[in-house]
Formats: sequence, C-alpha cells, structure tokens
Amino acid sequence: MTNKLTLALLQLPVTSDVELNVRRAVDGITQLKTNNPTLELAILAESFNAPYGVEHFPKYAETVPNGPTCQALSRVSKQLGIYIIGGSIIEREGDKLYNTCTVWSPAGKLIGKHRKIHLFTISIDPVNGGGVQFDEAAALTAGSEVTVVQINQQKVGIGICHDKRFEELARIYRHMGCSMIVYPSAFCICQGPMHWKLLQRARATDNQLYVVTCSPARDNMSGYVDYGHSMIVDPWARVQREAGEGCELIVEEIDFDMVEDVRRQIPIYKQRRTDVYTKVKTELSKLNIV
Ligand SMILES: NC(=O)CCC(=O)C(=O)O
Repeated sequence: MTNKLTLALLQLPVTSDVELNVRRAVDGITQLKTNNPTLELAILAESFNAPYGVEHFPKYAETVPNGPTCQALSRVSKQLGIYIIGGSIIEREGDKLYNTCTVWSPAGKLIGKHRKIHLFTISIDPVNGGGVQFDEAAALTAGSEVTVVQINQQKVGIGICHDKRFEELARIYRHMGCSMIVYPSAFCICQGPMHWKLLQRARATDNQLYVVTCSPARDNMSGYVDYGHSMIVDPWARVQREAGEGCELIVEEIDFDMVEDVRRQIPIYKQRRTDVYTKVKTELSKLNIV
C-alpha cells in the first residue's frame, strides 16, 4: 500500500470579481488534474474567491454549503474525483460571519468545515517593517472547533493562516493522529519575511508532520498585500517546495512514510515529561497564570 500523496497548491491572483476568481480556481484544478492524472488533492488559499479585508467581508459573504463558491468546488471535486481543501471564504450564518475552509471529497461531498479559530487582530508599529493594522474580530466571529479530515489513509488537521501561530492547536492535531496540517493563508507582507517560513518549520519540528500552506498571489496594488510563498514543509522541517510571489501552480508528491521515520529516529513524543508539565501547570493555575 502506497503512503504517497500527490497534491497541488494553487497560488492564484484574487480580484474583486468573485465569478472570475472561482472560475480561475476551477479551471486551474481541472488543468492540473488533466496534466497530472495522479493528482489527488488540490489546495486553495485563504479568501481565494474575494478580496481579503474587513470592509469587504459582509459584501462577499456566502452560505456554506449552498452558496455558489461551495457549489462550484463540490462540482469540480466530483467531476475530477479529487479532494479539495477549498482555501477559505467568508461564510454567513444568520447574522454572523466566519472565515471558513471547506473540504470536499472525490464524490463532491463536504467532509470538513473549519471556521478560523484565532482571528487576525494585530497592530504593528510603523518602525517594524512598515506597520500594519488589521482587525478581523471587528467583523467576524471566531470558530470554536478543531477540524480533522480523512484524506486517503491520512488524518489531516485544518487551520487558517493566523491559526498557525498557535502551537497548542498544532499539538492537538498531532494528539489526534494527524500526519499533515494544512493552513490556507493570506499572510501579510509585513510579517511574511520574519515569520512565514519560521512558523511552518516550527510547527513541523514540534509535531513531526507535514505543514502545508497556500497563499494568494501577490498584488502590490491591492489594499492588503499577500506575501505569497505557498509552501510544503516536510516532517524533518525542511522546505520541500516553495512558490515565489506571483501566480504559481505547484504539484508535488509527498511521502507519509517520512512521518514515521522522523518519529522513530527522534522520539520526542515518547520522551515528553507530562508528569512535570502537569505538576507545574497545576501550580501556575493556582496563581491564575495558565
Ligand atoms: N490572514 C491572516 O490571518 C494573516 C496572519 C498574519 O499575517 C500573521 O502575521 O499572523
């Protein structure tokens, strides 16, 4: 039984025309599958169907799974017989908005729905690389569930962009048996050079699994400039593939045997001193620190 998976990252431009963005994603996946018949999983970026910005969220919100973007992803996954991790869209449910990733099976069924747990609310001073203010929490409600989907034999954890800064979430996915975490992202150009690769390699080192991100292509004229650099980091925390800044379609085979190889050779999971951590956590919680 093969433990390999061929996956694609679609680092596409995003315009204010939702139909165009979704068509580009569908056409891109179709073209990649035609050229690479072994392709099993396609991954899109955070907010791949509409501009990313607090002021845009209410205008572009759709329902899940009956909205037009979800329906297009369902159709193409069924037509081509592949899994799709559908980046994210802004989801409307009642009077609430969420940043939501949908995952589709080769039969076109919704097999996972992840609402971004950690909303991107930051304020970086201009001295630190240009400065950036962003407040997702002003418009969106945070998700409260972790999401694990089954892709072939593998359990895959889902996070969205800022979620990758939180090592507790990645650790939970390892505890749940995941061999890969996928973070559709729209990382900011300001923090990109400092933290993008570092965070992915850190999550891969700590948890000894694949970490995969997919970003929109960079558009320097846009209100929010994406970093690009969609990436596959292997369980040794080596960068296996990295896109540049512009529009780029990556197809890569990954080998899940490497997960067990790393875990056997560097058995940190078994070496954890949970007795010590629990004792200290209990002491800290008495002081209201954790
Ligand atoms: N879309 C996001 O969540 C951006 C996260 C980001 O740039 C960060 O620094 O964190």
